[in-house]
Amino acid sequence: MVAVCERIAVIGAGSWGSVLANTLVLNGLKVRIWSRRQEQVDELNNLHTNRHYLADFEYDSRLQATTELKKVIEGATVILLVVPTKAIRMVSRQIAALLAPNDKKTVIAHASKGLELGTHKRISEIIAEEIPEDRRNGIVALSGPSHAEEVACHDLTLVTAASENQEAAKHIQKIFMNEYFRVYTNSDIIGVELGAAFKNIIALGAGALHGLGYGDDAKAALITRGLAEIARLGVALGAEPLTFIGLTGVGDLIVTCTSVHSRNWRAGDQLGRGEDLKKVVANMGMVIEGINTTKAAYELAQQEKIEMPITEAIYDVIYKGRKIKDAILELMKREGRSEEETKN
Ligand SMILES: NC(=O)C1=CN([C@@H]2O[C@H](COP(=O)(O)OP(=O)(O)OC[C@H]3O[C@@H](n4cnc5c(N)ncnc54)[C@H](O)[C@@H]3O)[C@@H](O)[C@H]2O)C=CC1
Ligand SMILES: O=C(CO)COP(=O)(O)O
Repeated sequence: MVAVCERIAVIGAGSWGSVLANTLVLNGLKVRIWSRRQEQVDELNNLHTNRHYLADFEYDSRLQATTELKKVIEGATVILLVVPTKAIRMVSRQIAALLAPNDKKTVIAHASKGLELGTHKRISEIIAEEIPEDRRNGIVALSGPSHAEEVACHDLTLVTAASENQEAAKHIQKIFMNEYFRVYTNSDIIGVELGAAFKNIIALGAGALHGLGYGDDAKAALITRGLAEIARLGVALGAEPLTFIGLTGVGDLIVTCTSVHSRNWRAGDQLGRGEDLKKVVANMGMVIEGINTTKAAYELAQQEKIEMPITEAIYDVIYKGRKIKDAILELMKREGRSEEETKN
């Protein structure tokens, strides 16, 4: 049983952070959520809405929002980071300054999906660098096929809490589990975080295929061959191969490549319809993690000498202005291969 007096800090009040926070409130926990914007805090506290991120949803009135980071993390047993990947380092650094040395009682968890540009680091690696080990009790990644829009209305969702520290992972499992939100644990945090980051690249491609009018065969092929190359790079980077056929691998790949809720899929769809990338990003008004992750994965693949033809094609489209149809044609005209040879 979750201790009812337990206090949780959620850092980031976008669509995912706010819905995860609301889920914890409904599970009986005391939750404070941090946003850097006062008008968003006022809206959450007074109207119990967050319209820019989730239209037509009313949050539980017990959810308390504030712009004061110190107030949010004070007395929290869990600090859950749900900001875009590019903000993780800065936010972690601010949190570290507020945590006491030699006080290892706070579990640091995150539910973000991406890799840091430049360093190519996973999110738990960034957190580990910024929050000294003596100020935390484990780092957990909460990940899996889960859209805020569906969790908000209590649709069935299954995710994974991954950590090298299984006690910390079990703690996150315990506070989140309810009749519509089921949480597994996993010790392969490398595989879980890499699957989460890389699936967004393939989702951009799946959206583009849709925007261009291609059908289900093309979508199935992209998901399958996408999974093969994600796993290839993931294993080279230290992940367990089986993790990629779990919730945070193929599970998240399926949902992100097939759901209209996915911002990555929607961005790809608009690109496929001929929209300009800058306009797509500006109009989304929410993070499209796959854009930065495509660059990070492309560079990692070069560094590790791993063949990732789909990622390379998407990189060429996003970063070199290549026409999507030309990139697809080149993929299709690649020399014939054995599926057995390319699955490794
Ligand atoms: N929306 C969803 O259904 C899911 C999202 N995720 C992941 O969760 C992470 C956050 O996603 P969303 O909540 O959807 O994003 P969002 O775009 O809806 O919200 C992001 C939030 O972070 C804040 N933010 C942006 N830049 C910041 C910065 N530099 N410093 C501090 N705060 C900043 C924004 O003001 C906003 O409150 C992403 O990595 C995403 O991939 C994971 C699973 C599901
Ligand atoms: O990670 C997600 C679903 O599991 C959310 O995907 P998007 O960021 O593309 O909306």
